Amino acid sequence: MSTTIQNKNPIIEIKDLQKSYGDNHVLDGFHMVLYEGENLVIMGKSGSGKSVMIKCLIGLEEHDSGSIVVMGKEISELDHEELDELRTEVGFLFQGSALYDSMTVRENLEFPLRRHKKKFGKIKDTTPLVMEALENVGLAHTLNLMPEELSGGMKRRIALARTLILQPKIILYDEPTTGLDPITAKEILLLMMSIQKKYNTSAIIITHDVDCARMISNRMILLVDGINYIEGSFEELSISTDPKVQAFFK
Ligand SMILES: Nc1ncnc2c1ncn2[C@@H]1O[C@H](COP(=O)(O)OP(=O)(O)OP(=O)(O)O)[C@@H](O)[C@H]1O
Repeated sequence: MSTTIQNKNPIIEIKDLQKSYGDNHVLDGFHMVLYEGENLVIMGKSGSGKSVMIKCLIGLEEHDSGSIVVMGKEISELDHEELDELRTEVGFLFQGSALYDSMTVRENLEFPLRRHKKKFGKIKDTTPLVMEALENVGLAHTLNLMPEELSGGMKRRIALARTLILQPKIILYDEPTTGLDPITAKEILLLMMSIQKKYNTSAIIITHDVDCARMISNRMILLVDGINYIEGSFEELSISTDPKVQAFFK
C-alpha cells in the first residue's frame, strides 16, 4: 500500500509518552500522529511496549506523563463516562478473537450495543445493525451459530464485525493475522482494507507480520526501548541497512 495520506488531519496525537512498571521503563518518550484515513503500522520486538501503548491510548492503563489526544480530547482529562463514550469511537481488536463462547454470534454482536446504549439511543430491533456488521465481513449466514462452530478465520472476522458494529472512527488492531494460515491472513487484511475504504476509518496496526505491513501500511513506526527508532513507508524501511530495522524484514 504505502501511499501517503493527502488529507493530513490528525485524529490521534501522542507526545512524550512515559509509562513504567517499577524500574521497567516501558515507554520512554514515545510519540506519534495518526491522520484521518491512515493505516499506521507499529512494529517492535516482543516486550517493547506496543500493547502497553495501545492500553494507554484507550485509557485501560494510566500513563505516567506525556499527552494522548484522541479526536481532540486529552485522555487523562476525561472522566469514566467520557472515556467510555470515546471508546465507542475507538474500536479495538485484541490478539486472539475473544468472543464469548457461551453466546451466539448474534449475541456477541449485540453485546457492545447494550454496553454503549448512548451512541445509538434505545434500539428496539438490533437486527439491521447486526446484519450490516455481519455482511461487512461476509458472514451473514453465521448469525445463530456458536463460536465453537466457527473456524479461526471466521472467529477473527466475527470479532471484527463486533468492533465495527459501533461504527468506530479509529480501529486498533493488535496482531490481526497472528495464528492464521497465510491465505486466511490475507483475507483478513483485504477485509481490513475494504472496511477502511468503505468507512474511511483510521487504524493503528501492531504486527510482526511483514506481509501484513506491506499490504496495509501507509506509514510505519519501529518502537525500540520505549521510543520511536525509525519512521517511514514500508518501502523506505524495508531497504534500510540498519540491523535493528533489517531484523523485522527477515
Ligand atoms: N500490568 C503490567 N504490570 C507490569 N508489567 C507490565 C504490565 N503490562 C506490561 N508489562 C511489561 O511491559 C513491557 C511491555 O509489554 P507489552 O505487552 O506492551 O509488549 P509488546 O511489545 O506488546 O510485546 P508482544 O509483541 O510480545 O505482544 C513488558 O516488559 C511487560 O512485562
